[in-house]
Amino acid sequence: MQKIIVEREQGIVWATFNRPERRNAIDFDVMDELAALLAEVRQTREDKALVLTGAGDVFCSGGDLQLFHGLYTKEEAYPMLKKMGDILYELMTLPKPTIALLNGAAVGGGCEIAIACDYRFAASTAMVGFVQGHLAITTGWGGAAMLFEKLRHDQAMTFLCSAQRFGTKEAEQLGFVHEIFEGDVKLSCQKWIESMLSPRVEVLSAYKMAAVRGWNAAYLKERMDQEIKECAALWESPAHHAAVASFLHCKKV
Ligand SMILES: CC[C@H](C(=O)O)C(=O)SCCNC(=O)CCNC(=O)[C@H](O)C(C)(C)COP(=O)(O)OP(=O)(O)OC[C@H]1O[C@@H](n2cnc3c(N)ncnc32)[C@H](O)[C@@H]1OP(=O)(O)O
Repeated sequence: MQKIIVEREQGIVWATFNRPERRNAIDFDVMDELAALLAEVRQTREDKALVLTGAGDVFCSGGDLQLFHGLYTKEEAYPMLKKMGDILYELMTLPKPTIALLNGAAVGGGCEIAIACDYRFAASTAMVGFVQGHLAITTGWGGAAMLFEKLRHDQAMTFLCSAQRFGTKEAEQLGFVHEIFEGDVKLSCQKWIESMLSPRVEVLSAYKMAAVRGWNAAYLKERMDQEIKECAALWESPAHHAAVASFLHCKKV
């Protein structure tokens, strides 16, 4: 069963995280499907832009805590964190425009997926939270390095160090959300794409590569890798495991 639904319409690739029962949490299958999709879009000339969104009323709740809760040491956690961190680097540097269409909450690693995209459009009911700090870890997929590349320093620090959940208006004021849509967010996104991404794919790709060259010159990949190692070290702390257990326990009672 596909955990990411992929549809193509007039050169736009619509990819929907499809695990609503787990609030679109990311497991290894989703990682593999996302990696394969990025490779396909990169090499398919007809694919002009990529939109990521979620099934149900959540964009993505980050890593699958019910699955990754079983990873205890930094040696056990690091391969998972690195796998997704490498995938998000591929998303960040995809030579085509990318949009995170936040149909609902983007939490933890869900925010890291969103910041890897060029644009973030949100339903008015959505919410954004780099909540990793409340789990006694830092972003584990390179999200902080990407956030510091795209937001003003104080805005990025507010998201990361507060670990708070922000409504779309606040997230817009903090520079994370670019458009807020009411009603049918897919239709609003389609209209935006028609008006704002009209040039040929070769032109759009050339402009995106201008940004990618800047990120490479700033050693973005190396910074993401260091961030992932630091998260893995924090991962094995008792405080982290207690925080995750608390989340999972409160869901069972
Ligand atoms: C791996 C590291 C990674 C990183 O930072 O690099 C991370 O992302 S760490 C994970 C950070 N994510 C979270 O802490 C988010 C936890 N989830 C929530 O805050 C809420 O579920 C929310 C706001 C996304 C949606 O709230 P809502 O009330 O609509 O749903 P429920 O909380 O009742 O959850 C329903 C159902 O889904 C399961 N669920 C939700 N999130 C996750 C998750 N991240 N992993 C696994 N399962 C998740 C939840 O347990 C419920 O399951 P059920 O069996 O129905 O009790």
